Amino acid sequence: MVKQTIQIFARVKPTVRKHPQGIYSIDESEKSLPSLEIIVPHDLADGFVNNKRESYKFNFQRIFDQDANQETLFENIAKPVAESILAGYNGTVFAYGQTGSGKTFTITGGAERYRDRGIIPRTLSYIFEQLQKDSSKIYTTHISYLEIYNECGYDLLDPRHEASSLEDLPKVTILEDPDQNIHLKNLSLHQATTEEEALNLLFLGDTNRMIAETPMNQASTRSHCIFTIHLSSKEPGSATVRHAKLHLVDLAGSERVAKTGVGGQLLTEAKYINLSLHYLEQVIIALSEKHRSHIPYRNSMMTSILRDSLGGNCMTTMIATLSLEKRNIDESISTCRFAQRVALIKNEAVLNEEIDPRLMIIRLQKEIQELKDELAIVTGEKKTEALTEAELLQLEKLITSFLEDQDPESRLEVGADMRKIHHCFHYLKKLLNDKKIYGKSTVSSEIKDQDSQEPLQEEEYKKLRDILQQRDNEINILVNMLKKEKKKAQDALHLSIMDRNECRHAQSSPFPPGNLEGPRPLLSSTPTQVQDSTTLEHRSSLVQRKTGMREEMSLGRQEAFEIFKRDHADSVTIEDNKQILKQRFSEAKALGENINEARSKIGHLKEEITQRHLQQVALGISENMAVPSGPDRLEEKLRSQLEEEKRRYKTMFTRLKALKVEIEHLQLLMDKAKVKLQREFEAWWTKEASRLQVNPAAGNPLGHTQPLPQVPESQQERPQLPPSNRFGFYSDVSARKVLPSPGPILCSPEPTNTQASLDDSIPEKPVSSIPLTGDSQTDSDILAFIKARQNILQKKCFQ
Ligand SMILES: Nc1ncnc2c1ncn2[C@@H]1O[C@H](COP(=O)(O)OP(=O)(O)OP(=O)(O)O)[C@@H](O)[C@H]1O
Repeated sequence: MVKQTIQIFARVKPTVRKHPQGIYSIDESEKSLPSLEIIVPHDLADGFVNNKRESYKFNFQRIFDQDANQETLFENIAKPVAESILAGYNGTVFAYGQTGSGKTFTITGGAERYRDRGIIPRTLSYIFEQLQKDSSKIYTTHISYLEIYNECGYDLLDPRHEASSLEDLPKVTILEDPDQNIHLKNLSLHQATTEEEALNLLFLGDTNRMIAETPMNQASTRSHCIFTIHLSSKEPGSATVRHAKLHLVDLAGSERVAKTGVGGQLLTEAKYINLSLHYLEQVIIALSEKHRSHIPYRNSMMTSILRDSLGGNCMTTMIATLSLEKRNIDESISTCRFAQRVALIKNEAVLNEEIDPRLMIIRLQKEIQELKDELAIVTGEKKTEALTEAELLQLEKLITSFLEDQDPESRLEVGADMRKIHHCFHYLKKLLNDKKIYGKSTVSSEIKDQDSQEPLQEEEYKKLRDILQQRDNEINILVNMLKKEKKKAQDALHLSIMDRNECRHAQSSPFPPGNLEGPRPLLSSTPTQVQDSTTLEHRSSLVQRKTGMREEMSLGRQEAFEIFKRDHADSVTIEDNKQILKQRFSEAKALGENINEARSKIGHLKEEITQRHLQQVALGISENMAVPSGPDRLEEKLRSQLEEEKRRYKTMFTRLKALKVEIEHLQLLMDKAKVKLQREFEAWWTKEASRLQVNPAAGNPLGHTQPLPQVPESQQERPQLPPSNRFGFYSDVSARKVLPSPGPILCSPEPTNTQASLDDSIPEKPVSSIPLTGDSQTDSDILAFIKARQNILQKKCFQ
C-alpha cells in the first residue's frame, strides 16, 4: 500500500506581456516547497475600506512558469503517475483552473503543433513504449472517454453515431454495486493494442466533442472530460490479474459568476457557474477536514466517478492552471486556495489484484478431482474399470517427461488413483528391463567396432584429403553463386520498394513495420501494415463523415468554401503543418532508404563472416591442422563492422519510429482542423442563408445565380474581417478590400470635433476613398456598415 497526499502543481499560462509587472513571483529556494506569491495590484486593492491583504502565498510541489514546455510538464507530472499505473496502481491527473487558463492545452495539447501535444498523447506514447519493452507480462489496454455536461454523462467514443449535438451521444449513467463500487453503464471500452490505435480513439473523442459542441454548451468550458486508460497485466500461467486505471481529467472552467462587481468585494466567495465543481469543492473540503465521517461523493456524477481519486485508492495529481493577468487575479487566488485544500487529502493506493475466474475454476476442478481420488483410497472404494487408451498414453507421457527432467526435486504427479499408480510401476519396470537388454547389446557392439578398427593406410588418407579439397572447392563455387543470386534478388526488391515507397508517399505513411530486434524486410505485408491501412481508412472515413457534406456541395458552395478556407485564421497553421508533414515524409523516405542499405550491409557482413569461418575450418581440415585458437584478425574486423552497422540501423530505426508517431499526430491535427473548418463554414453558411431569407434584398449569395467574384491575383490579400463579414465574398471584392480594418483604432484622448470629423469620413455619396460597387443595395449596405462602426468607435472614445 502506498500512502500519499494528493500532489499539487501549478502552471502559469504565458501572457501577452511576458511576466506582467509585479503580479506574481515564484520562490524556489531549496529550504521548503516552491511558493507562488500573487500580488494584488494597488489599483485593484484600492477603494476597499477593509484592510485588504496585498499578497497571497501558496506552496506547490512544483511551479511551472510561463516558459515551461509540454515535455517538462509530462516528465515531472504525468510520467510518475504513468509509472504507478504500470506497477498496478490507479492514477489520476486532473487540471483545475478558470476558463482559458490552459487546462485543455495541458491535458490534451494544442491543436496546432506536434510539440504542443499534451499529457494524454505523451502518456499513451510512454505506456505503449514500456509495454513493448516488458515481455515478462501479458498486458491489455482499453480506452474510454467520457464527457459530463450538466450532470449527464456522454460516451465520446461511440463510433457508430453521427453526433451533431451532445444529446445524440449515448448517455452514460452511474450504477453502484452493494460494495459501493461505481459502474458506468453505456460507457464503451475500446481495446487499443498500439499507440496509434489509442491516439485514434483520442482523436475520435475530441472530434465528437467538438462536433457536439453548441454555443450554449462550449464543450471545453462548461463540461468535464475524463479520458481513461485501463491497463490489465498478468504473468503467463498465473491466475492473478492486476487492473489499474489512469484518469486524465480536463475539468470545466472554474470561474465564479460574480467576480468583483460594482462596489462588491474583491476576492469574495460567490456562486459557482458549475454545480458539479461546487460539489467537487465540497468533497475536497470534507476530505481536508479531520473527523468528517460523511463525504458527499454521491452529490454529483463527477465526484462519484472520481471517488477513488479523492481520498481513496489512487495516486492523484492536480495541476492548477493559472492565467496570471491583472483581471484574473481573484480567479487565480481562488484556484490556488482550492489547490491548498486538495493538498491535504490523503490517498491510500493498493495493488488491484484479482484472480482470473476462468483459471480459478480449472484449478478448483482439478483440486476436487484429486480430493475425490484421495477419498476413494482412504475409504477403500476402489475404481475397477480399466484405464482408457488415452489415459494410458497420457500417463506414459508424464513418466517420460519425469524421467527426462534433470531437476532432482521433480515429482511424478498422477493423483490418488491406485490404477494409475500401478500402471506407473509397470511401465517403469518395463523400461528398466528394456534398458538392461539394450545396454548389453550396445556394449557388445561397441567392443566389436573397436576390434575392427585398424590404423588408416597412408594411401587412403591421401584419397580422403583429395575428396575433401574437392568438396571445399564445390562449396566455394556454390557460395559464390548463391551470393550473386541473392544480390540480384535484393536489387530487384530494392527497386520495387522504391516504387512502392513512392506510391505510399503519395497516399499515406512511408514507414516500415518491424522492431528494433533485428532487420526485417521493410515493406513486407505484415499485420501491422494491414492494420495501419485500416486505421488510415477509418480515419479518413471519419473525417469524411464529419466533413461529409462536401461531396454534395453545389459548385457555388464549394467555391465559397474554398474562399472561406483561404481566409480562415487556421489556414496558416494548416499550411504550416502541411509543409512540416512534407518535410517529415521526405526525411522518413530518406531514412527508409538508408535503413534498407544498412540492412543489406548487415546481411553482407554476416555472410562474409560465415564465409571466413568456413574457410578457416576448411583450411584446418585440409592442412590437417587444428582450428587456430587465437582470434582471427579479419573476422574480428568484420564483426566490429557488423556491430557498428547494427548500431547505425538501430539509431535510424528509432528515429523512423519517432517520425512515424510525429507524422501520425500531425495528420490527426490536420484532420481535426479540417473538421473544425468545415463545421465553421456550415454554421456560417446556415447563418447567412437565414439572414438572407429574412432580408432577401441584401443579395442572393445562396441562389448561385451570380457566380462568386474572381479575385485577381494581385488583390488576393486576406483582410482579417470579423466572422460575420470576414467572408463577405458575395459582395464586390474591391469594396471588401478597402473596408476599414476592424482592428482596434486608437481613440484620441480628447475627442474634440470628433463628430464633425466622423461625419466628414462618412460620405453620403460614393467618393473615391470608398470604391463602391455601383449596385445601390450593396453600396448602401457598405455605407451603413461604416457608419455603424464609426458610431461604435465614437461611443468608445467618449467612455
Ligand atoms: N502553456 C501554454 N502555452 C501556449 N499556449 C497556451 C498555454 N496554455 C494555454 N494556451 C492557449 O490558451 C488558449 C486557452 O487554453 P485552453 O483551451 O487550454 O484553456 P482551458 O483552461 O482549457 O479553457 P476552458 O475552460 O474553456 O476549456 C488556447 O488557445 C491555448 O492554446
